[in-house]
Amino acid sequence: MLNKQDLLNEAHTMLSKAYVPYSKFPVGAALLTKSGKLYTGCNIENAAYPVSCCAERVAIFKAIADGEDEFIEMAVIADTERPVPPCGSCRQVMSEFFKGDMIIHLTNLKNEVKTVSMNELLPFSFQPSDLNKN
Ligand SMILES: O=c1ccn([C@H]2C[C@H](O)[C@@H](CO)O2)c(=O)[nH]1
Ligand SMILES: [Zn+2]
Repeated sequence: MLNKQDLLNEAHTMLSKAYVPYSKFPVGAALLTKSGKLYTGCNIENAAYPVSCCAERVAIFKAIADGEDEFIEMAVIADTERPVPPCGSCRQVMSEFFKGDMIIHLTNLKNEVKTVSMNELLPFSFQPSDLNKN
């Protein structure tokens, strides 16, 4: 059974896989499913800058494409002064697939870890249910 430290280690390993010729800012992510499977991600940039994809979304999209839909824990790491805060786009994607009590560990290379729930990361988020007025 994978624990928090395993997740943090897997996310750290992904820093070396990041494709970041433009920002030179590698980010790593690791996502644990309820069934115990691990999906990893790194940021992948593009010469057309906005086409780039963050590490968090790469991990989530890999898992969704593999048929997974129940997640319990995620770790994200970057070389930041404070534990790395996910961008707004990733928070929205996370809120589509993660329950409110999903655990997300944000960390940096100084081993500072800030653990937040999905609800704390993006309160009052636009949800699929908001599309249905009736
Ligand atoms: O939480 C974050 C924040 C940024 N990035 C990426 C996007 C871009 O490739 C680079 C600089 O913003 O870092 C992530 O992958 N995750
Ligand atoms: Zn992002």
